[in-house]
Amino acid sequence: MTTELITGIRELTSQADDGPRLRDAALVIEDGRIAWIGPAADAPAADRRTDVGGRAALPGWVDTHTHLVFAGDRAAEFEARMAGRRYEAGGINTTVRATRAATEEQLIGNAARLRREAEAQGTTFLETKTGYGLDLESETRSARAAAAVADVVTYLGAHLVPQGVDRRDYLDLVTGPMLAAVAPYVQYIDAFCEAGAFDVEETREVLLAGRAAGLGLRVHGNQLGFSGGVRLAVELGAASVDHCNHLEAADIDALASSSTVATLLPACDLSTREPFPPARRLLDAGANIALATNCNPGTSYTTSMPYCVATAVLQMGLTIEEAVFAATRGAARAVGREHGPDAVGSLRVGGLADLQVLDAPSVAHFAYRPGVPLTAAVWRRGVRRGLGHRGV
Ligand SMILES: N=CN[C@@H](CCC(=O)O)C(=O)O
Ligand SMILES: [Zn+2]
Repeated sequence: MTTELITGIRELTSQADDGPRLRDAALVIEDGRIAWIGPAADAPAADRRTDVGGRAALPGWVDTHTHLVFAGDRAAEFEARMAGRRYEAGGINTTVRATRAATEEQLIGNAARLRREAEAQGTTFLETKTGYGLDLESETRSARAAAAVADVVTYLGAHLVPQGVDRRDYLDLVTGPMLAAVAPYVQYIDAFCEAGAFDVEETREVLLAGRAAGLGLRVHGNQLGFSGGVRLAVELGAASVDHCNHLEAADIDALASSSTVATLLPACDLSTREPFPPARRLLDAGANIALATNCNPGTSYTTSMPYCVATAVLQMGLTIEEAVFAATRGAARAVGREHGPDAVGSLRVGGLADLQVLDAPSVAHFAYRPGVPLTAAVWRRGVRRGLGHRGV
């Protein structure tokens, strides 16, 4: 197999156990994996050589919370929100109508466009959800579209009870025929546990049905108030509870003593003008946190992990190192991919060659130069992705 040496790395953030950062480093890629990693001065020969000229390198971003399978736009709702109207779950119905009217090819095309946009900013692993179909046919079509674009898929039939449908009938559909129809395409089940969506007992019913079908659990919890979603997620051993804007001390204690990851969504917090989650208190209490874009047309229409990392540092009190970790290896924990041969979010010998190079000497520049497009090059499974225009 052809080998490629990537050298001239002024700062390599590997997120590996034996030291997260290396100076004046190099790595060798072979057959989609890291074959060697260490000081550039000790680098072995390789078939190809790429000198990144003193730039920084780090694992590709792991974005574990997106809603890319949708159609339409809600800029008008966003504009009204920026003029003072509070976000409400009901806005989801606008996207449901547009998504039901779209073909599977259109849904795949839009999601693939957003995945390419994310990749151009350093994302090499991405989760996405159903949740804008909300009837048997549309959710099944959404699950197929999600599986065609994402690395891991989450079933979010319990996003909202669609207009004109009886709650009990809809819960029976979500936990019965709809779950059976999407099961071949998804790995997790999720529910929006919030006022205007589903209460704690309805969420519990949905998650237990998903667990019985062999799916992992995720929860949209405590986004708009003290919804009980965080405590339920910890009680059921969910992989992740996401949003976490409104936490009581007992929620933080529950997360700190569990393996459930608190996935924070800074771009969504800014777009909905919700208070930021108490990220510093979560970290200081020992909770695992992740950062994700929550890319969706209603509350967070961005694919930019750099924007989320910069916001987590500048407005949520995380250090650069904490924020970059939460967007790489920390996020991998939220999808069970921190360890093992297919681990993501870290660079280690034998691991996947998913990495990004910055047009900057250090990862500090993500927050030091916020809003500036710094991604210079991306490799995914050892294959260079088309970003050569940034001069590397
Ligand atoms: N909160 C619920 N669901 C999505 C977006 C919903 C919407 O489209 O408004 C979210 O994570 O923000
Ligand atoms: Zn979401």
